[in-house]
Amino acid sequence: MIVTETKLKGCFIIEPKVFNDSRGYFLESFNQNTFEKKTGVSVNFVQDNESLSTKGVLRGLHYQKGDFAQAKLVRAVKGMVLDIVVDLRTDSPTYGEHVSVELSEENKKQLFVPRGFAHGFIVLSETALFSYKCDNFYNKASEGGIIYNDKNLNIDWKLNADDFIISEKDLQLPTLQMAKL
Ligand SMILES: Cc1cn([C@H]2C[C@H](O)[C@@H](COP(=O)(O)OP(=O)(O)O[C@H]3O[C@H](C)C(=O)[C@H](O)[C@H]3O)O2)c(=O)[nH]c1=O
Repeated sequence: MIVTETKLKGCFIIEPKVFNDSRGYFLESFNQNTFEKKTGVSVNFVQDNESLSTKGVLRGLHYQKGDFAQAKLVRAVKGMVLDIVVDLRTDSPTYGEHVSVELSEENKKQLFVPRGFAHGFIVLSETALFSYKCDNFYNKASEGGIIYNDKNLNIDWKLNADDFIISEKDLQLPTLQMAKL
């Protein structure tokens, strides 16, 4: 497993060891011991999520507030997404900054998103099966979000905006400046 910390402290790109053979491949998609040893982060995931999306679907930028904040370990099992995380930690030197990482079935990269971040992705392949672990349960009342095209975030979503597929809910999200964190 190769672990690389991004410019956002506590946010790691993880490349699992892949065992290829004539049958296909095997990898450990999560191992608590290895994860904690390599990242120095102790985490207890309690909920796994999965979503299937077509090209241009943009989900996010989402977070849960307060006691229901979630750390996530995200990956694209099939297809390719551009994954975006935004640092919402108001005491962080990188507050308001983001990293974007291509996650795909080819590169098998994962991204560990600590609590205190907004998360979203856009699908770059025809379809993408997205799977992720959360260290806190879903709590609808604690949901928050930031509009994908917040000018102050200046996120390059790569595709032509005419091709974006975004839920009505996400189109109503506030800018970071207006969001209640
Ligand atoms: C997140 C979630 C949703 N739901 C229900 C609520 C809705 O009836 C339905 C679809 O939810 P939503 O449109 O919020 O799904 P996404 O847009 O994929 O939301 C996710 O998108 C970005 C990428 C994230 O990082 C978050 O985990 C999550 O907010 O699933 C649940 O029952 N449990 C859950 O944990």
